[in-house]
Amino acid sequence: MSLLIVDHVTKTYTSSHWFRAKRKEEEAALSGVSFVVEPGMCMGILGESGAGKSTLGRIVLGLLPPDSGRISFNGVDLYRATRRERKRLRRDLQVVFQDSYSAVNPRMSVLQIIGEPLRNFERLSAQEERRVVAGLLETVGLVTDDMHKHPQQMSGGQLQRVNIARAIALKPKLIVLDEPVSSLDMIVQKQILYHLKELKEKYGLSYLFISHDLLAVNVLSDRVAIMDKGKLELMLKES
Ligand SMILES: Nc1ncnc2c1ncn2[C@@H]1O[C@H](COP(=O)(O)OP(=O)(O)OP(=O)(O)O)[C@@H](O)[C@H]1O
Repeated sequence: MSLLIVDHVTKTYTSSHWFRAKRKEEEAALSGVSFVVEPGMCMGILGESGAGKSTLGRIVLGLLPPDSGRISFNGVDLYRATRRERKRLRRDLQVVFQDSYSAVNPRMSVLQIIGEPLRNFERLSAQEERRVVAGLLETVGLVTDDMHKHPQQMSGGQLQRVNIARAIALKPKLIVLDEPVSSLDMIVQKQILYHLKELKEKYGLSYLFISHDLLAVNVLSDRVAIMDKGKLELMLKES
């Protein structure tokens, strides 16, 4: 069974601004987008600014209802899920955004940031939580002592690793990576991409990797699709 099925999804933003409202037709951010992601696979979505990539990411995360079409995740219709199914979806579906700093609460320590999903979903003692967080830090290439730091004491690359540790804490099935390395310098980009690749192989993770960078997409993705003006076209990937 496919893990994620995106089936003829459309989305048009309706603007409240008077002169935009006067325009005869609003441009569709997504028009009839369909694709599937199999378990353990990385699907790369490549496109220029404004192509509709982030809109697609938000819809797949359950944050923005589409106008039409269907998104099925692990057999559950994302926008018709029951309360119980939604709780499960919040575990299985995680995200890493481009801006590592705005994705975290600056007043929280790294231990609190990575421990947050564990506290929400698992009943661990304080000691167990520290042990799990220490393991996650090691998994993403940081050290145990980093758990006492705050975001402003870390580089963008280190903090993005913290965001990745938080995203994998609950062993999700799919992570939406929305331009996860775009704000980092080339060397750090490369390190994080290879790390994500390792994690994918180690834990059988699936990714939806949204980016405007062909090289980055190529490192991680098993399948690549190009998004242009809200339309998606599958591209054959050379190995
Ligand atoms: N909240 C919104 N209200 C109105 N229009 C929006 C909104 N968000 C996005 N759009 C429009 O929808 C289209 C797709 O935007 P989207 O952010 O999905 O593209 P993108 O490919 O992610 O671009 P970028 O790489 O610059 O983030 C664009 O024309 C954009 O202006």
